[in-house]
Amino acid sequence: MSLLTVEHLTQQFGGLKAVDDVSLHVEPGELVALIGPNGAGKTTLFNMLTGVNRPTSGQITFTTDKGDVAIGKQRADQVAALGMSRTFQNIRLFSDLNVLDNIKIAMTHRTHENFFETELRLPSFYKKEGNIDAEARELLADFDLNTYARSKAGALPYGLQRRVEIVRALATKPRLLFLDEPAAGMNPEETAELTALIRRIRNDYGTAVILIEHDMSLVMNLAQRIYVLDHGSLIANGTPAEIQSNKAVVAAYLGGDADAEG
Ligand SMILES: Nc1ncnc2c1ncn2[C@@H]1O[C@H](COP(=O)(O)OP(=O)(O)OP(=O)(O)O)[C@@H](O)[C@H]1O
Repeated sequence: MSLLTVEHLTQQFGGLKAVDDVSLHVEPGELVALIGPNGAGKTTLFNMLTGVNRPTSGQITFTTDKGDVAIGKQRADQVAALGMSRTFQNIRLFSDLNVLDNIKIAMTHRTHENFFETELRLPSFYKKEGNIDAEARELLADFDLNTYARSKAGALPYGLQRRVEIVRALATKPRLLFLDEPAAGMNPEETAELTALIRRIRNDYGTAVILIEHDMSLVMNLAQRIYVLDHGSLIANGTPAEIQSNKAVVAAYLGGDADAEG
């Protein structure tokens, strides 16, 4: 049973089919990359899968503990509560808060704080607060971020901010993590650290990851399977070795005739 099943998904903006009849699947614990030239429809596809945009047509099915759920009519926060978590192309940390509080906010969301407990400061509030604090510190330590717990998120170097953002996405205990261009703007050293981080998320936490990325060495190093989008349509799906030797993919990237069969 796939973790995520996407069938015939289409997003139309006026006369433009930004995503055109896309079908794909992600297995539990799998590391999948979504690649394609600029404007291919990658972010638009992510936006539909994570509840940011409503699809024009097609089905998205996500397998949760409580069975299969059709994605498409929920708000983004409801999709997150089902077990999907996401980072964006532009870092969206609370830049004025410290790193620890950024992680704790994500965890608080997960535990569905009870209004009365919180407002009346009932004993159960302090117990939960203590648990969240300990759990957040543990997560930071696990990813070598504990020395930055009290640092203002917005003041950290770019690579570290990305790291915090990814760890924060993990704080909601997702079954599937969406990363939108995690290596954008990183130097080679930061990219190497990022590669190790993503691999650890998959290996140690068993979280499935689907990532959009333009850095081909990162993609070829990390992904078990790759989907290639071009002009809204999927033109290939395969292992890194298969994708590298696929003529349609090469043609799409070089801007030539993409009809060649791979
Ligand atoms: N809200 C929108 N309204 C109209 N057109 C849109 C909208 N969002 C995206 N598009 C168009 O849809 C197409 C796909 O864009 P999208 O951002 O999904 O591509 P992408 O593959 O993520 O590109 P990049 O790699 O540059 O981030 C583009 O032609 C874009 O201009």
